[in-house]
Amino acid sequence: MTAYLIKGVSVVGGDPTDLLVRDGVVAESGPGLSAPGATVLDADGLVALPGLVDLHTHLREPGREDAETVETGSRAAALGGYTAVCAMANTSPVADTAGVVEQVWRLGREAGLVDVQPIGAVTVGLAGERLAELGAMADSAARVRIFSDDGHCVADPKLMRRALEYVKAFDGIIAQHAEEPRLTEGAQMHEGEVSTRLGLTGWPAVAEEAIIARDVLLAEHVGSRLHVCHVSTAGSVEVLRQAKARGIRVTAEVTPHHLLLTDERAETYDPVYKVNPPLRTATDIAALRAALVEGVIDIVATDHAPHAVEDKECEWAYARPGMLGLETALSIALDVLGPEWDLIAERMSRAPARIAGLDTHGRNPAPGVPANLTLVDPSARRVIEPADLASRSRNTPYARMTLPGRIVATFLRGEPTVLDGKAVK
Ligand SMILES: NC(=O)N[C@@H](CC(=O)O)C(=O)O
Ligand SMILES: [Zn+2]
Ligand SMILES: [Zn+2]
Repeated sequence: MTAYLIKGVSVVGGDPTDLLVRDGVVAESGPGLSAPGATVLDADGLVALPGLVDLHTHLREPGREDAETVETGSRAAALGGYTAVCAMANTSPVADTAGVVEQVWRLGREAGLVDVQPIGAVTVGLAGERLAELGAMADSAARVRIFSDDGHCVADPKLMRRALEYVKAFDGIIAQHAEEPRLTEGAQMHEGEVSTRLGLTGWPAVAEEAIIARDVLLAEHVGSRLHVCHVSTAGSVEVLRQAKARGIRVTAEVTPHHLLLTDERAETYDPVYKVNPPLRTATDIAALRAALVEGVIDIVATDHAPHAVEDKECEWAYARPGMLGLETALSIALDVLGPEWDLIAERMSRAPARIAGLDTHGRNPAPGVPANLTLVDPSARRVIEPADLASRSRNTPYARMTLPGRIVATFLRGEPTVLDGKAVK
């Protein structure tokens, strides 16, 4: 196994130092290290972060390998600075059995570019009718701890309660896609001034907020852990703030796109901007940013949602919702938060690793720590070219935008997955 001597790097924003990566761990750190035989990486001006951890990724395998595979999604993740991703269950077949989650987990191991941690479905076939085999998925080789019907809301309150009760036995989490389905029938975009002007059916903020309010109370009642996916409204932030103040065990994520893009994008009628929950208003964005800084929102999660060309390049009403995220998330975080490295490391690596229970991830690079880390060039600026992305799909909302920051290298257990900004396999 090759050793790597990373010279002159700022670890999470600190003074320049050297890191020696050997035998899967950070073996030594300190200025002026030497290590005969090690490959030297000049990291002058670069920042080392703990490898990013994504709690919300759609890898599309099995079933839609034309949109993404575990391998292509893993490569996109590594290029985005990630060392672990949690793969959502809305595949075909749905990841609602031990067999399917083990298949995804094994494909992740074979690709070897990031750790792929499968998420299991809450209900059989995501149909919202009866609980899936949660215990069998937890006991499987994939050791599932997070369950979600993402793409669908677990709308039935009794089923939601039973799911929360069930996973409590092994400290599992239910990750909810908060969308009251009766309030979003036929919805095409955020309900507000822009939807009225465009004549498109609206997806009101209350459809999200009502479910979050219900679920935090259910989580309090049964004493279980709830995670709220892709929080998108100022009202949701207020519900979460109150729940946390009451000591309810709830965590929440926001996506990069909900931190940056508004519903005005729909004026273009370009379905690349169609997503669930929909892009909201500038007021919502301001509340989400403040909540992320404050910690009312715990993490940034990408909701990387690749879609094939025929599912996106069509009329708005027929297009599938969802956008790519893995290869641009750090740049958006840098743009939105500025070079607040400790905050970025906390919200994009340490906190998501803690929530998911991935204990070899989410640790600042230091002697003895598993070498899951990424090197960022904060001064680089790059123009996003969809054709250059490693994802098999092209539905990025940032096409031709100039974004700050570039991932120079990523290491998974001491082995580079990205070097010189390129995937090594
Ligand atoms: N976010 C989306 O708009 N789409 C996701 C599902 C989801 O996250 O709800 C997808 O699977 O495509
Ligand atoms: Zn969702
Ligand atoms: Zn999703």
